[in-house]
Amino acid sequence: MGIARMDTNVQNIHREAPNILITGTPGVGKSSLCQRLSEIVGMQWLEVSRIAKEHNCLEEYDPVYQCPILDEDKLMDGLEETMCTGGNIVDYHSCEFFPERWFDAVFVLTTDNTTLYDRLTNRGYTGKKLDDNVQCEIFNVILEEAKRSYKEDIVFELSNTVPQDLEDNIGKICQWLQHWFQRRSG
Ligand SMILES: Nc1ncnc2c1ncn2[C@@H]1O[C@H](COP(=O)(O)OP(=O)(O)OP(=O)(O)O)[C@@H](O)[C@H]1O
Repeated sequence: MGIARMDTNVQNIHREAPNILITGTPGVGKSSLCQRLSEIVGMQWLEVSRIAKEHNCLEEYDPVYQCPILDEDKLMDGLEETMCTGGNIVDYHSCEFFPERWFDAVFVLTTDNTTLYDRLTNRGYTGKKLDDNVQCEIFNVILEEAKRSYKEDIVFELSNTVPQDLEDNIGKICQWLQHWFQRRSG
């Protein structure tokens, strides 16, 4: 993705700073990127899985997918004010249930399938959980979900397989942020 194609949507100029969503299959590198990015640009990193756990936004455990089910309405209500203010980097492995108006850009991280398999195996994933996540990546499930849920011109795919990709992707997002602030100030 070239920066020339990274159109900057500045519809939500009432915000002091944009909100961006970093999404993708588990293991593609969202947390690694968000942590570095938030340190560099000073925006708030909202790790949705951790916030949901800390604020009791989890319902019963799904035995098939071996993960808790999110109470989406409770989570959305709790985040609404923060999101209206802006300046947030939201990190989650799904994207369709967030209000569309929350985000100025949606970055979907993608990874080479073999690399993802190795990363998830190293994490201890096995069986159905491992297979489902790798298939999710093979079939571009999150990228398609993002394109269905948000205007296509705010959805950007960022390939994230090797360490240099992480640096490059942070650079691309920083450029996008710079454009947003430039266009907001007119
Ligand atoms: N660009 C990269 N090059 C090499 N390794 C990477 C890169 N990005 C992340 N990793 C490694 O991949 C693994 C998974 O990364 P990370 O935990 O950030 O993924 P995640 O998408 O946040 O996963 P989850 O959704 O489960 O929280 C980590 O071991 C991390 O160090």
